Amino acid sequence: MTLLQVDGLTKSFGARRVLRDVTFSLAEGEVVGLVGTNGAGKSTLGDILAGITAADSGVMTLRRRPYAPLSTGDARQLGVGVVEQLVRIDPALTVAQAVFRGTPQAGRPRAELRRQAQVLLSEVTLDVDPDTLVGELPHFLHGVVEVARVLAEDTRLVVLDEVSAALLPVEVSALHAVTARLVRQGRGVLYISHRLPEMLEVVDRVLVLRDGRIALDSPADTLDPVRLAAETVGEPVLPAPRVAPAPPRTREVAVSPAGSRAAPADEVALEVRNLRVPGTVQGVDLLVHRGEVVGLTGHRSSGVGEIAGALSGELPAVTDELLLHGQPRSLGSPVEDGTLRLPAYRPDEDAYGVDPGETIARTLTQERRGALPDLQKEIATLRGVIRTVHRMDVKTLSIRTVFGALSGGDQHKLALARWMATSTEDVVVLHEPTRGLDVLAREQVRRMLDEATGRGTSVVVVSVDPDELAECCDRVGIVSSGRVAHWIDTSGLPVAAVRERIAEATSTHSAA
Ligand SMILES: Nc1ncnc2c1ncn2[C@@H]1O[C@H](COP(=O)(O)OP(=O)(O)OP(=O)(O)O)[C@@H](O)[C@H]1O
Repeated sequence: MTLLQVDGLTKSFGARRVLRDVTFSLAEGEVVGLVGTNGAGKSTLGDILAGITAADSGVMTLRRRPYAPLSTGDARQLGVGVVEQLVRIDPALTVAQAVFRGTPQAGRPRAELRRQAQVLLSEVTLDVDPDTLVGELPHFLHGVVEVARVLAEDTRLVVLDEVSAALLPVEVSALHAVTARLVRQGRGVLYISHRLPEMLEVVDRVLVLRDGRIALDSPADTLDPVRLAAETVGEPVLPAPRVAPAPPRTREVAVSPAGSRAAPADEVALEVRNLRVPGTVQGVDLLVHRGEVVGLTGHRSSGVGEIAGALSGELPAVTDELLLHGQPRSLGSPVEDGTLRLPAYRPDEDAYGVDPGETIARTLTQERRGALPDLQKEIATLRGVIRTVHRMDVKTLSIRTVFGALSGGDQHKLALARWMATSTEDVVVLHEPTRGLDVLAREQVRRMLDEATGRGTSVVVVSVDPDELAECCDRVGIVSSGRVAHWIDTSGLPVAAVRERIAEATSTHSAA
């Protein structure tokens, strides 16, 4: 039976028409995937369903009754629960309070909430004490808390907006198990994601949102990730030209682009011997060549985050030897001459270091504010901003749009471009540089990486996403029990093969 019917939905923000004539249906017990480029309007559609924003025109029905929610509370009462892309939970709430907020149980005694929350948290495989303050959880876990919340709610339709973007494959599997449970309860699920291979594993049907309309509505089993990526952008997805292409070698869309990047130099940029972080990391050796992109991945407790934290000087650590361009360096604090602190980029909106109320133009030029002595320089700077916005294909009508009004992916693209442009070090750490980006944006980021590595920059990529590691890295280290347990050379391998090797190595080493 039809659960949700959407007819002729339109929505504009000022002169920017985002949704033009969106029409689709979703049945009870059905999981429907929603894909589209960054800024295509997926979250806007999710927000309309959630009662966060109203459509300009169009009609929605939920279980054949008119559906036009005025707020998230209203939407929940009428039967729609949403996990938003940029989750913001009051950090002062405990996890149990966060799970039950907005539900009739919210006022129940703390011990009872704790018990009930424990059950839901174990269903979403979130191993935290329900009395933990939300503010103490790493940001990527807030989405998982929200998934527990929608399980607690008595809703008929659940919208999951980019919930999997920051999750490890094993956590994505848990999310898919929760999705299956929602379906068994007869609920419908709208599943928004850019991680196409994983999405195709869980959805029954896929909607492609393009140019404000549903451009494709197709059963999932007739699609594969490459075709779906092409449908998303409305054109064949071709690899970008490389900065320094390798000797003739045909490359298909799904072949690891790192395989055709010019081989890293023999020169070693960073050498780490026997890195130890008390209690988590023991005996890590790391060799990063000039112009090389080295990936690191592993389970949350593997020590991968701590290795990155130690290299960025965020955690106390020791090594037997640490050489940057052959020069001895040390780790730890206090920061003295010779202390290594690799700059690190994280795609969490709180960590962009960007004021969301500032315009795009200001955001991209902020460092140089006050240093524009003449009009010609100002014009050149603004031209540079416009070039970046075009090059990164940011969906906006003006560089005076405020940064916070951009789609989540567009914010991330610009924040990364700004970070790379202003980074002065030639060995850097990037956490999930393509998180939440569409297929073309991922290519743009890879091109940015190519340009940086072409100039001799070396990059350590820390990621949960096997596709991202396959697409960006020359080598991928699987971290387990505080060590790099296995290295995978990605060169020339198709993305799918690298993904499989990462999955295989991760499960072998986590079982060991
Ligand atoms: N409050 C707002 N004010 C102005 N423009 C907005 C606002 N919210 C969204 N937009 C614009 O609407 C467009 C669609 O944004 P939306 O967040 O829905 O895209 P999306 O498909 O979810 O993208 P992503 O994959 O990057 O998350 C973007 O161009 C964005 O700038």
